[in-house]
Amino acid sequence: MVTFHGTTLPSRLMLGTAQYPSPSVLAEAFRRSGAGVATVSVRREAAGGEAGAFWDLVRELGVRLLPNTAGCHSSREAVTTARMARELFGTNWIKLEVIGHADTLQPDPWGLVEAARELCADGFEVFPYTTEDLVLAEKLLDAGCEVLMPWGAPIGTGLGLANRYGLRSLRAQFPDVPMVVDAGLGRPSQAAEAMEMGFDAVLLNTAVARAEDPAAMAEGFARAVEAGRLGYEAGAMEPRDMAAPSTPLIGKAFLA
Ligand SMILES: CC(=O)[C@@H](O)[C@H](O)COP(=O)(O)O
Repeated sequence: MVTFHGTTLPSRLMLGTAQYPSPSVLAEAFRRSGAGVATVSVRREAAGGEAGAFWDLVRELGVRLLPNTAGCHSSREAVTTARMARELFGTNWIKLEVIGHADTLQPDPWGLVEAARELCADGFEVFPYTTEDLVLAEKLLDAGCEVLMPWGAPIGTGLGLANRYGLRSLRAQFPDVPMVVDAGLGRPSQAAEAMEMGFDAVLLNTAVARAEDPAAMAEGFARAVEAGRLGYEAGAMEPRDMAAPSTPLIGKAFLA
């Protein structure tokens, strides 16, 4: 269980709702994952024409909805989209994406902070999609964000944790801020690694939706997230350079 903005969720896995081969595969993937949160792109789906049916489907998943501003390239666009999402889904939760770079889909730091400040002041509970940049993290917290969503790697790449040093530093600098590693995860082992680092949850989409068997992959991620969290809570040993015998010498046979 994990708590964000005062809401306790049954799982540390959050899943996206795009790119599945069919609505029934999407529903089965959610069922097998036990995911506590579904994120849904307001702009993308609104442009699709069958938005109503799709939104009914995600509402029926029975999980907490986290609308997102995917596809927004300015703070103005993101704020407008967030307000539309609040009306559509009746939630103050918003995953804030303000894309700043066409190739990497890297967030625009200035636009992100500006939109976060406006939305927090307007009563939203903002989950900002950010990089591992420490200064940007500080500015987002100053703007009123209580949760951060650093990227693992650029969206849709499946590269895993591209900057481990940066992510470890971010986790260490803000130990009390709930953080979700979002985007770029391609394999369950990468999700486990993020959880072992002490992140509170992971959010992913492409790796499950584009797997040969999305429902099985969703379950694989769910197990990895649990294993990684357990490993973190159990307190892992420190790695060391020199060998240390793991078999005790006491009781060893004495040869004359
Ligand atoms: C669905 C969503 O919100 C994406 O923008 C998210 O960042 C997931 O990225 P991946 O598809 O790389 O998992």
